[in-house]
Amino acid sequence: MEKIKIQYLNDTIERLCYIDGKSDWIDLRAAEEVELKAGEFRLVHLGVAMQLPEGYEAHIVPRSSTFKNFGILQTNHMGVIDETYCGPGDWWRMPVYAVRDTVIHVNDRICQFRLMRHQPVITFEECRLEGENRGGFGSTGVR
Ligand SMILES: O=c1ccn([C@H]2C[C@H](O)[C@@H](COP(=O)(O)OP(=O)(O)OP(=O)(O)O)O2)c(=O)[nH]1
Repeated sequence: MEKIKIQYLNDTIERLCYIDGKSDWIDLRAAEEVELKAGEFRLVHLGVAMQLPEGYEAHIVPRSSTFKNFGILQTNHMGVIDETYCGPGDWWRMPVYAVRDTVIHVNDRICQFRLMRHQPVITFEECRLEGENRGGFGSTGVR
């Protein structure tokens, strides 16, 4: 088990809940009412700041229902929260783009996160590659 130190923006934000069994991703909620017109961008406050356990980062993605419910796209596609993003003012935010007029209310669950271990320390060794080309971008066809 790992412990995450967490700070909430205020008492209104519902506390995060780890639900074992169904999905270990943890839902995150909007901490402010946000009204967006089609084509507008906003960094939506998620109401939490955390000190992640040593050796971890967090990844944020939308819930699968987020686009259907709110008409918003996460503009960075996947948010990466560094272990060093841990100060009292390091609030988590979700960058969103609205494709239609929409309203997000306080405590609406708009995205989810999980912890990921850091990758190993790596170095780059410059060379000429000698393996076989695999090919990509649909090289195996569509059927
Ligand atoms: O969806 C996100 C992505 C990032 N962050 C915070 C945590 C992260 O540690 C910090 C910086 O993110 P990143 O390194 O991806 O952004 P950058 O554009 O490279 O900014 P910086 O120059 O601050 O590193 O912003 C969020 O709150 N939400």
